[in-house]
Amino acid sequence: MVTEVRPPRHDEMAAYYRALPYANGLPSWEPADAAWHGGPEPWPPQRTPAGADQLEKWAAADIKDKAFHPIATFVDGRCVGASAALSLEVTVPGGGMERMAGITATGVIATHRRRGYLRQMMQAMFDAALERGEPLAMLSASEGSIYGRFGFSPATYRTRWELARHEAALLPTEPDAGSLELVDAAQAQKAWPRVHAEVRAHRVGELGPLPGRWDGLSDETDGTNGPLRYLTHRDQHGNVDGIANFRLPWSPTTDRAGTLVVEALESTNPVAYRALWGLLIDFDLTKTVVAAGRPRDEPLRWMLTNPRAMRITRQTDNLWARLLDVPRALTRRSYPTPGELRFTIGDDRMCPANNRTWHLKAAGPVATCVPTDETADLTITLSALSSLYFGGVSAHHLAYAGHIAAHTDGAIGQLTRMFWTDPEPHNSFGF
Ligand SMILES: CC(=O)SCCNC(=O)CCNC(=O)[C@H](O)C(C)(C)COP(=O)(O)OP(=O)(O)OC[C@H]1O[C@@H](n2cnc3c(N)ncnc32)[C@H](O)[C@@H]1OP(=O)(O)O
Repeated sequence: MVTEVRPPRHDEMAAYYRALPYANGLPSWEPADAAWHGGPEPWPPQRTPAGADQLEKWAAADIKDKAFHPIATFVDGRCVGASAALSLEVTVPGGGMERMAGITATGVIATHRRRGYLRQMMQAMFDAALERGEPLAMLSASEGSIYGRFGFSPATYRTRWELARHEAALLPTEPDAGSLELVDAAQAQKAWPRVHAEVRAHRVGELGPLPGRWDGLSDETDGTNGPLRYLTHRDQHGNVDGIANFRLPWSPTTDRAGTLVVEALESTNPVAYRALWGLLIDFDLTKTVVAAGRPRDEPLRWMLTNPRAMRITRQTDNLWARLLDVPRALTRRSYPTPGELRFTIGDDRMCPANNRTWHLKAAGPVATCVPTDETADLTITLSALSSLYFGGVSAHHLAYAGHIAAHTDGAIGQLTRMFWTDPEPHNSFGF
């Protein structure tokens, strides 16, 4: 038996896609009520095996895409496993955009699982990402038990919440000098990239959009979900500074009737944010608003007369992070509190250059991270450091759970002060 783990050739791309559950029409990894799918429409959208035309179309698009790095497993010439890294950018603490490998589209055919093929593909993707100069990798995990062993750990979270209209009163505030407008898909396609570019510059964890990110927005009805509607906010100078996509799904039964589903909402300032939500949470002929894929620290809660009215109905991890090149990644972010720490990593089997004691020193926007022979303040697992990197998890909790061992007094407190991020890291869409 000959096993090869390598990028597929152009003429092997159709076979590559066939290794993926979604291309096979097999039950995919997204549960029907996945947090970011606000509506009742079943998932996945691909319910029958992709035909030759579809496979050809995917292959043609992906081959042209220089940011797409597929990897495959072949056994005796047959493609049995597939994955890909996308060269993306993510906003890191301090507002810089760092290059990262977004691992996606991973599958091993059902008859060939648990033979180590994913592990080999992952190693190949890590090595290639390091060669491209991408110091971290991120992914969204189909199952929570798979990716920790490769060093990934949750970095961003998302919630789904509901708000009953009769409880949705906003606290009074100054009148809005801007305006709201319902726009069509073509206008929404123009507005989204502008709004998102500003949002992502200030929100840790946000991603640069994939090419064609908003091309699919349409005014057409989408099954039982009803068409997407688009609401924009303009400031007093007429510039679009916020946008929301929402649906009013039609329901054959009364259980979901009158539910307005907010699928996305981004704004560059609190006035636009408040105005968009103000209209959506008090929409005539609705009883409830459901919003999915929202940050854990949604500021709307603090704008309500009754903050308890917003009920979180689901909370899941979103992107998982994995530092590939620890010193480079740590010097590419900045630290809210100046200081220094010496820490030891000893458990990175896939990127062994990370295993040593490092001296991190942060002063203002500049940080250095160099090897040291001095005694470490703490020992930390690679996955715990990867979670901490974006600043959305507690160093105390990681230490409590045994992922960090302090060797000097105050080391965990120093880690907390140096790594925290406010607001929490969040990403509004995946890849
Ligand atoms: C980022 C994304 O794309 S998420 C989408 C992931 N894809 C899916 O969930 C589709 C359905 N599942 C699959 O195709 C496969 O089971 C995969 C891709 C998840 C795993 O592929 P495999 O080749 O079976 O994994 P591999 O044999 O390399 O396993 C590596 C390790 O992960 C473990 N593992 C693999 N899958 C799972 C799982 N579903 N649950 C728990 N552990 C798992 C293995 O036991 C092994 O552990 P070990 O290193 O301690 O021995």
